[in-house]
Amino acid sequence: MTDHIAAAGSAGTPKDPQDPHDLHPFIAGLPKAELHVHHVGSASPRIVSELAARHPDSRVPTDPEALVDYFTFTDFAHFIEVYLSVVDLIRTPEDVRLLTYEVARDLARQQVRYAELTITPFSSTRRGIDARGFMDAIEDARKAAEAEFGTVLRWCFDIPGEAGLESAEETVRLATDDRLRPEGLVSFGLGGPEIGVPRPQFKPYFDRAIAAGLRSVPHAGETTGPETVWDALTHLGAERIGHGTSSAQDPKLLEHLAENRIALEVCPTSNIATRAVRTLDEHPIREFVRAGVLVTVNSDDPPMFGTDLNNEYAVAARLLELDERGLAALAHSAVDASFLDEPGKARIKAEIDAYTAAWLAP
Ligand SMILES: Nc1ncnc2c1ncn2[C@@H]1O[C@H](CCC(=O)c2cccc(C(=O)O)c2)[C@@H](O)[C@H]1O
Ligand SMILES: [Zn+2]
Repeated sequence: MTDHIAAAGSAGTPKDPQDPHDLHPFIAGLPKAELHVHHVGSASPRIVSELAARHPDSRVPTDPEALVDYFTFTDFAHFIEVYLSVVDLIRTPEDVRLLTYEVARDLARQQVRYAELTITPFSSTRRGIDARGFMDAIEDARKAAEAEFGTVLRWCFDIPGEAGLESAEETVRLATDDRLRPEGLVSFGLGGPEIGVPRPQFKPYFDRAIAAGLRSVPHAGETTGPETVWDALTHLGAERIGHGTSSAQDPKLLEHLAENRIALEVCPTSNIATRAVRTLDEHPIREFVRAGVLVTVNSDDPPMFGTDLNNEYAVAARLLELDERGLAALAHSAVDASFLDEPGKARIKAEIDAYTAAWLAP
């Protein structure tokens, strides 16, 4: 077993069903919102191996068992290299539609009622997928998923920063062109490596996206220091921060995040798998909560990191010593920090409360 799966498993292995403190069954049924999960990074081993078999020129293993080793990363750069080999498997609008629909099914199985899925359209259009076909594929899957599973999907289009300003231009074009912009698009992001990719250069692109009504949610402070988080706030108008892990090193920043209700999209197992943080016990999530920051828990690239959202809630319960009410509060935080409208937020929060009350009733 790999290190990161062992780490996730320590909080995620099924417990004795008689154990009254086993929170897994409660978490499994808890209605949830997922705010930080990547489209391609959510491809299940079954989908990845199916696509790899379709494209034998790829070096991605076709055997789901072999994927566990393939998805073991030496560092963040290695993770991105492997990630891009999976991106290479998605070649047609039908691949995009299938992936999106299956991701929604996996979310629905975990009682995820609402998810903001980070999509990198530039990676697909530069590989030759027609932009119109791409948008139709994600929208078809979104509508089918909502009708069949009741899970509401929304999109965050992100710039793959390391691919340069050309990728920023293309992403903002796809996000703001009235003929292409999909109905489900709510936000604009920035992902990939941070080292050597300063955030301020993306300001003009974020300005255009924000002017077109999109919300700003860049990754920052995942693999570099708190100054990157400041840059994301100052230059990119960030309303939430993807990861923000290194914010813990700067008390003034923590104070700023708390005061301004800028939520952190914390992805604990991801940070171990990419070796951004050494161990779960060293994860700064406790410092964030202690400082009053609005913390949401998310899965990032779940199959690649041997996790899922339910496991991330179990990890958070262990690190933050949460009981059922604490977990319900965590689920509320994700809804509060989401870009759902107020009636939508109220509906999911009422569902969380009803579920928790029924679970705890004598
Ligand atoms: N934990 C994460 N932290 C950050 N990002 C994460 C994480 N997980 C997944 N991503 C995704 O990785 C993509 C990276 C893609 C990228 O760098 C790149 C560079 C050069 C060319 C191309 C190309 O497509 O040709 C792509 C990001 O856009 C983001 O959506
Ligand atoms: Zn991410």
